[in-house]
Amino acid sequence: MTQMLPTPAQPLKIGTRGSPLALAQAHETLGRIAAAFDLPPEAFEVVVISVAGDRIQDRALREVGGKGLFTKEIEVALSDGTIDIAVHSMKDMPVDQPEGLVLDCYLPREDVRDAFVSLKHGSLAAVPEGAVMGTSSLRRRAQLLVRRPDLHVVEFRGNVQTRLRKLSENVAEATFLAMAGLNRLEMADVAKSPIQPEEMLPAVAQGAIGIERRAADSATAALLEAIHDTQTAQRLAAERAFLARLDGSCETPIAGLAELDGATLRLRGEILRPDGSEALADDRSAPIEDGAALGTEMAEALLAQAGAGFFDFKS
Ligand SMILES: NCc1[nH]cc(CCC(=O)O)c1CC(=O)O
Repeated sequence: MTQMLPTPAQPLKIGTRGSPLALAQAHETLGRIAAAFDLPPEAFEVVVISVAGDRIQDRALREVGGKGLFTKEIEVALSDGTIDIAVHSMKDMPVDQPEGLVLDCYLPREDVRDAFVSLKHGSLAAVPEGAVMGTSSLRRRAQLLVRRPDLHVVEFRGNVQTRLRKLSENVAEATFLAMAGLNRLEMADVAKSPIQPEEMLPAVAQGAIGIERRAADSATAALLEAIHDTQTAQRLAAERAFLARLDGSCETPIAGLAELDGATLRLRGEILRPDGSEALADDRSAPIEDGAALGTEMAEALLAQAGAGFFDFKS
């Protein structure tokens, strides 16, 4: 069987958001496919697609609603053939894809940890009582308030560059960013300290890039198979099953991390009340192939412990 490879005349169209991080991720994907098949850069076209989540900058996203805010327009372009693949931060992806699209290709995962980022303080412990912290992540907000109920949290929307600018403008004393984003942007000079998962469990799928395609596009499926990372897929299977059983939207503070050790998968999960008044955590292991079942089982155990109303906002 001869493989259908993209050419400069018929390039592979790679759809992405326009933020610097999204573009870096699209170019990483491009580079990996090009290297795997020895293709020139002209065999690819990066297509920037504007999404609602990037256009809305003045309100908290949970007020606008839903996780698809960063994906809908891109998935429409993929379905209608405007693009051939879509490159996504898996952290932002809903657990289900629209009819006709599949998301089963993952690049090797980056650093999964969050980073404490501040121009003034070296760590969370050094932040003075009553200080203002910036984050728009419900998970990070709740995890922070569990540890430091004295701190105030302000909304910190925008891409990585915008959030760093807000720090320099003194809008907040410190913020949290994913190590993966800072590494992929090669922002080595940002004042940060990585936070271990024991301190702050990362978001489900943090640091993972997924590539979506049309289910019927077998030529593209063959391209993606060459750059797929199986271990990342095994870890995400457990984490995303955990998320799926819990909720699957970004309106609930949920953390989850799977790690592999030989043939064993260890899953840690955490759910929190949005005001940071309570956190429930679990830690279980199973054979790798049972990762998804482990995720579901852990979610059910935590939900049973939490009881009704656990995720409700009080204020
Ligand atoms: N929700 C925004 C988002 N989606 C993915 C990343 C970082 C990269 C990653 O986790 O893969 C970020 C920014 C951040 O959390 O700092």
